[in-house]
Amino acid sequence: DKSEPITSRGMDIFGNLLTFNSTLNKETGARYLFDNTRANGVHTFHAQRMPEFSFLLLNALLGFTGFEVTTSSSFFYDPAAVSAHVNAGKVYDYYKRVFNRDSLDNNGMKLISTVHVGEKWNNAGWNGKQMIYGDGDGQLMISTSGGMDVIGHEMTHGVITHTADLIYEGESGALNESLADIMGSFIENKTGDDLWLLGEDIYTPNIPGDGLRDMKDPGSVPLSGYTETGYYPDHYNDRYLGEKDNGGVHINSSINNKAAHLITEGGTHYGVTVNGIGKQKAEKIFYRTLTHYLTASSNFSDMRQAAVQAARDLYPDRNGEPSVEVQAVMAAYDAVGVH
Ligand SMILES: Cc1cccc(C(=O)O)c1OC(=O)C1CC1
Ligand SMILES: [Ca+2]
Ligand SMILES: [Zn+2]
Repeated sequence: DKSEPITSRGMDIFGNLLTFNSTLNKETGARYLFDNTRANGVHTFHAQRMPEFSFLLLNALLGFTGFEVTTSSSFFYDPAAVSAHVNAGKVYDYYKRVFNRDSLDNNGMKLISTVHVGEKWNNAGWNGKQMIYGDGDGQLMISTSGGMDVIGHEMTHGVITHTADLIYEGESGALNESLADIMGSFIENKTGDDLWLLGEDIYTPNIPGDGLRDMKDPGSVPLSGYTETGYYPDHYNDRYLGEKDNGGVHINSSINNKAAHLITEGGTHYGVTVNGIGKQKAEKIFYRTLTHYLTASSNFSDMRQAAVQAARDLYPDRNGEPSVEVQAVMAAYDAVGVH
């Protein structure tokens, strides 16, 4: 075989000089962003900024994943591709280390990412088969593959596809979005309030400290991105009931996101006090909830019951009393009005 693994270097979108796994074609000397040391490969492509609808069409019809990112030296010159490639490897490593999950399907499936999708596209996504990243317009967003939480979010959409496969609309869609936010944030693993911001590294480069969403204080972020007035809800009674955003999948995810924040850090919300149990326990509860109890049509009430059951499995009742972990889950869903 003419190809062999080789380490290469390159800069990510923030100018960090990184070393990572790639593949060398011994005959031509060309290198590719194919890391064949993880699962059946972490392969990164680019779409040459072709319109996103044409990329998505070619991908759906022909399985087109874009063009190979290559270099004739030991250095890769596409920062968006380097960011996507390195971050995808880190997300693979997280799921393997924390949950012993081998890739998105737990069966070593190849992880395919394509960058430079669309023209100044302020988006990132999971199209059911692979991760895709836009470059942003430079004002609202920069290359979305630069966000560790963004990549964790997109790849968790992939985990969700291969587990509960939550229907991407209405309440099940909001749970899909929320679990992607929760795992993406935990994978990025920042400290303090930054732990709870989504996309902050690639969002509004000229405005510090903001993000697409805020799990700790959802109501601090306006819904302008959905041409709606108002702010993200932090209580079930304030959930969005309109048609936009697939029936509010990003908008209403903030209700479950707030529950996740309370379970992890604790706090008093609408007069309900929750004693937090920390990230290590919270991530186990949410992963077990997703992989053992949620189904495609689960709604918010199902989510509460599933999370309580997952917490009870992991942290059983003591002397007939719910554990502090189970109590935290119950109180958090009480606090956001989900029963
Ligand atoms: C940036 C962006 C735009 C549209 C959809 C998504 C999506 O994947 O739902 C998206 O990615 C995120 O929300 C990441 C977590 C910040
Ligand atoms: Ca973040
Ligand atoms: Zn999403």
